[in-house]
Amino acid sequence: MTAMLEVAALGHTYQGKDGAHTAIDDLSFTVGAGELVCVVGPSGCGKSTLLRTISGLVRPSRGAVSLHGNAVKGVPDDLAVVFQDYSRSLFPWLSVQKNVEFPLRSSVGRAKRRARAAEALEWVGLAAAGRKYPWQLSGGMQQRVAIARALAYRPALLLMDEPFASVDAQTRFELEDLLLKIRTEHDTTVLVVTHDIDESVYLGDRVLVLSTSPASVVADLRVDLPAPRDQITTRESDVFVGLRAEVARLLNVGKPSPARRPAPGRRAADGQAARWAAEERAEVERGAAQRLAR
Ligand SMILES: Nc1ncnc2c1ncn2[C@@H]1O[C@H](COP(=O)(O)OP(=O)(O)OP(=O)(O)O)[C@@H](O)[C@H]1O
Repeated sequence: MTAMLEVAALGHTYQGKDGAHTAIDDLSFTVGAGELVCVVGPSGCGKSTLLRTISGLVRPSRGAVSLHGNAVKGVPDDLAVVFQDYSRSLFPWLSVQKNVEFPLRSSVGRAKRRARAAEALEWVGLAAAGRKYPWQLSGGMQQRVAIARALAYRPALLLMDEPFASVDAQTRFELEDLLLKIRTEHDTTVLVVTHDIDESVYLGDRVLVLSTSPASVVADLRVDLPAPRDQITTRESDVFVGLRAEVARLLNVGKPSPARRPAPGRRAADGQAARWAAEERAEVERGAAQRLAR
């Protein structure tokens, strides 16, 4: 699979009044074209910093990000972001249709812009809501508008930062299924940051588990769940339950004990596997040194 996104040995250190703070360190992974990859990690570990560097908003201190082979040096033209807080990302004084058209205003002519926005609203089930204003819609509908706006842009990569965290559980399930449907129908490449372990397994082709700050990749788990996924049967399946437990364990302890290592078929990130091996060797050597000293 061609790498759409490549994050290589990425590191970022914020310089503040109280000194330097390294938010991410030696973080590497790739996302293939058409893949949906979820990122989970402990609170404050550096997930937003990662998204900011990928979207070109923050220039990383170390390492590199490239989007279909081109180094990201500013905000790439073919990237769209959906944030958690739809109420702040939509303009209340613009109609739903105009909100969706907004990012296209300088790059796409008027007629085409209208057509693309109408089409994107149809994809998210809001074909009839174009003339309404965001404040006339429910939270879930507003987030659908935010997704339509991102899709109308036809991004090569869609970044989503906790996209469904502000809606109720029922709506969350509906939006998760909407995202799966969109990515299947339009072959979209998606990177989703989420705090919800179940959601990461339900949505992802892969789940990247990050360590505590500074964030690096602890494990890169492949999700071998059949499509189409279903909110009841998929979540009941043994594979789902096993993966959910694996992600939870990885998040709780930061690194898995040997017994908790990813099962065959799932792999830890390359750098992390090397680090575990080095740690194990050091432990063995320490034990041997202690025995000799006795
Ligand atoms: N502009 C900044 N200046 C200095 N430190 C920052 C800045 N932005 C983030 N940090 C620090 O970097 C670390 C990672 O922050 P970040 O927001 O990337 O984490 P996160 O995983 O997205 O957090 P959460 O899970 O709470 O959303 C935190 O310790 C945070 O305080």
